[in-house]
Amino acid sequence: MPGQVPPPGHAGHRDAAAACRTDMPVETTTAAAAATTHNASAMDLSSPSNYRPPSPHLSSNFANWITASLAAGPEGTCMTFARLAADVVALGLSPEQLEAALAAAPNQPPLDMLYLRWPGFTSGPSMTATVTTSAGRSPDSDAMTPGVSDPRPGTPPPGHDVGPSVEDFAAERASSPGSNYGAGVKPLVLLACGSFSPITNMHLRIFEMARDHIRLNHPELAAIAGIVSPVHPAYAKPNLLAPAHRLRLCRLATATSDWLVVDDWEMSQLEWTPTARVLKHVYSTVNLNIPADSPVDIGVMLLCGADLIDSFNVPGLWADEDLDEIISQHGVVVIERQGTDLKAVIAASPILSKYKDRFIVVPQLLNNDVSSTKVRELLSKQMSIRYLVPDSVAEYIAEHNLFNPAAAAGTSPPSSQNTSPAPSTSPPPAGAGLPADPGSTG
Ligand SMILES: Nc1ncnc2c1ncn2[C@@H]1O[C@H](COP(=O)(O)OP(=O)(O)OP(=O)(O)O)[C@@H](O)[C@H]1O
Ligand SMILES: NC(=O)c1ccc[n+]([C@@H]2O[C@H](COP(=O)(O)O)[C@@H](O)[C@H]2O)c1
Repeated sequence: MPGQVPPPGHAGHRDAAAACRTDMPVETTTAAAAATTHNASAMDLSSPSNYRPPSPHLSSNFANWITASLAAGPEGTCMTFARLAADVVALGLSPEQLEAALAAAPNQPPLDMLYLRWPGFTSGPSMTATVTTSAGRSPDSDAMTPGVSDPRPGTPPPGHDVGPSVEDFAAERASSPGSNYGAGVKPLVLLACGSFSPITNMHLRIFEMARDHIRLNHPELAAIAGIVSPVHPAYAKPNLLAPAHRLRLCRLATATSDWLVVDDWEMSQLEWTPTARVLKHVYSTVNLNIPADSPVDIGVMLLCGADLIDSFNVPGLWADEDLDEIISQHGVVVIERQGTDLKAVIAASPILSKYKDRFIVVPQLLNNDVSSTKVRELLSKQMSIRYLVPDSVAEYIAEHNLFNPAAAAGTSPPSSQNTSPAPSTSPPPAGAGLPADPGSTG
């Protein structure tokens, strides 16, 4: 819902959205005019994508805009590249123009941001805009429109890659001969939205638990794919790792799965996106490439832990119309979680009880309350997190010295932690699970 204020995260949250909205210079030349100057016609911007129109800040003053955004720090930088990718696509900027603009920026943009793939700017299945490097490490650089090269030589972040496209992934799974659904069975994608700071084995487990539960109890449904959607940095939960790291960790964690995929659309938007909107986006994305003769659409259900359902009852945190849409149109698969009496939570809410049949409740057969918080706690005490997260995740965290208070205090690289304070302008939540944080300044 455009303009909706990002909800704060849990205790101690702040409105980093304010930090992302830098006061960038406004242009007199409109983006539309600039688009006619450049080769914008090469792109089909009318296709059903989640493409955002180019910012009004861009054209001849492009360099100033980048300069202002970079000066805003890591969050501003993130926004810079989200907008940058959009503008590159929309205006058909030449690599030379982009290089000139970047060269004029006082700070060198962090390389990891250049490697992020921004599917939000995809303007069709074959129109994936990818900001990549001249080293060509991006597997889908062939699909890049237009060609954008990294102006600076350098070593890409270790092991960086981009994930499979969500639309292709879902379509492939929906049409593969091994799909375990037939007539009368609705294929389903499970979408987990969350911080994933960092992703843990339990985040992966909730997908497996949900799929088993559906297979054993809901023959009318077939979970064909699971999507991990890490939240935008403007969500501003404390200890929210920089987006490039969270994304990379999610990709590493899901790399060994044949049915899980990471969607960076939510993270790559210009601002925080309400979950109902993310569901809508994923629904249209996964149904984009399904075979024309497919008898049914692919459903998308929200997958979450019981604590998230608890937060549905926090006044002001979720818009009623969003809850209505999430529950009645999509449905929710909830994993029971220690500390939340799910039945009581549903009974206490008129809207939740109205649609109680739209919840699939998955019991935890063995209690496992591993959470990102607990992983961060162990890391802060320099204790092992092995077997709580995939080995690849533990290795990446160690390699980049993440969640290390000593590093955060001064020695970490500029983009490795979300540390910049921002004033809180969002309404403080009240109620169970989400302690109020009135007047927080971060
Ligand atoms: N142990 C768990 N049992 C059930 N659901 C879980 C568990 N851990 C995470 N989830 C669910 O995974 C989703 C994404 O998790 P998210 O990263 O937002 O939460 P988290 O791990 O609880 O993080 P934090 O500890 O930082 O609050 C949420 O719906 C959350 O409820
Ligand atoms: N109004 C909304 O759509 C709304 C409110 C609160 C949280 N959320 C989402 O729920 C998830 C919650 O994550 P955490 O459990 O880490 O706080 C995030 O993806 C966040 O965007 C959405």
